[in-house]
Amino acid sequence: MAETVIAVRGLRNQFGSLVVHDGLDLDVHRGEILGVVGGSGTGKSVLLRSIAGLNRPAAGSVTMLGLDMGAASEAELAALGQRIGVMFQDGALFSSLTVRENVEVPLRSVPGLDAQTREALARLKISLSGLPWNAGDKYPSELSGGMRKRAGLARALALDPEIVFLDEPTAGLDPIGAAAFDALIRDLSRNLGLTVFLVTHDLDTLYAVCDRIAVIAEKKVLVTGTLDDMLDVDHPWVRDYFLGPRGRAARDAVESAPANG
Ligand SMILES: Nc1ncnc2c1ncn2[C@@H]1O[C@H](COP(=O)(O)OP(=O)(O)OP(=O)(O)O)[C@@H](O)[C@H]1O
Repeated sequence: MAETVIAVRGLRNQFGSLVVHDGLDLDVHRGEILGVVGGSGTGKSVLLRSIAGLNRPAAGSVTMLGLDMGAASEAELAALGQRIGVMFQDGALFSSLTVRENVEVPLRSVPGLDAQTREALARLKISLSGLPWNAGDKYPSELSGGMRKRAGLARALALDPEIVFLDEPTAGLDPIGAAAFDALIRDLSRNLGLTVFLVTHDLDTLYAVCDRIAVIAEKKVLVTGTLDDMLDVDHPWVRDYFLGPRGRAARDAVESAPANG
């Protein structure tokens, strides 16, 4: 059975009187690409943030890579932080730093890395993310949206994480750019054994890369399973999403595409 690298139990997230999650349970397995979907405002980003340790839950537990995050010391959380990477929706790059300097930011937390090694590692991650060799010397404002996302991914990969969290990685990309980004995520996951927690609205991404889907609705993970499983779920949002015109188009596109190994 697959190893569970993230176990969320009874999670509650709340902002004032707004309860976003209540009694939410979720398991993420090592090496899988889990797609997290749900209507706007159902709390996908809040879930990502609370698992990645950026948002303290009101109740419940998150155990990541064996560490109960609610009971962990600052030092344990810092060590855990070195084993994960987060890519935010807009890349969240520092505008006053070049791409290379942005990617070096997480590397600065590693003791004993000299400047030359840091630079070499940053350039490696930049090329791994499919950016041209000279992109490292550019500022975020000089890049296209797709390149900025790749730079955000390079930074998320800086510390060779075991788990990466991606918040709507293809939002705002044209279909060709989005498909290229999907392929990059799939290749990186397969080649590096990465576990990927991927929040998305993009049905094409679900079909192209995800091993399993988790649907957020009614403040919980309503259902998890494969895309085929989703087609049998009797819930209005799940039906509309997966069996509506866009869902059908995404499925047809996969079924008519030549198989790739
Ligand atoms: N820091 C915060 N303070 C107050 N409310 C917040 C905060 N962060 C999120 N919320 C609220 O929590 C709810 C869930 O937000 P979240 O961004 O997680 O939704 P989402 O499912 O990712 O939405 P979308 O698909 O539109 O990106 C929203 O109502 C949002 O306004």
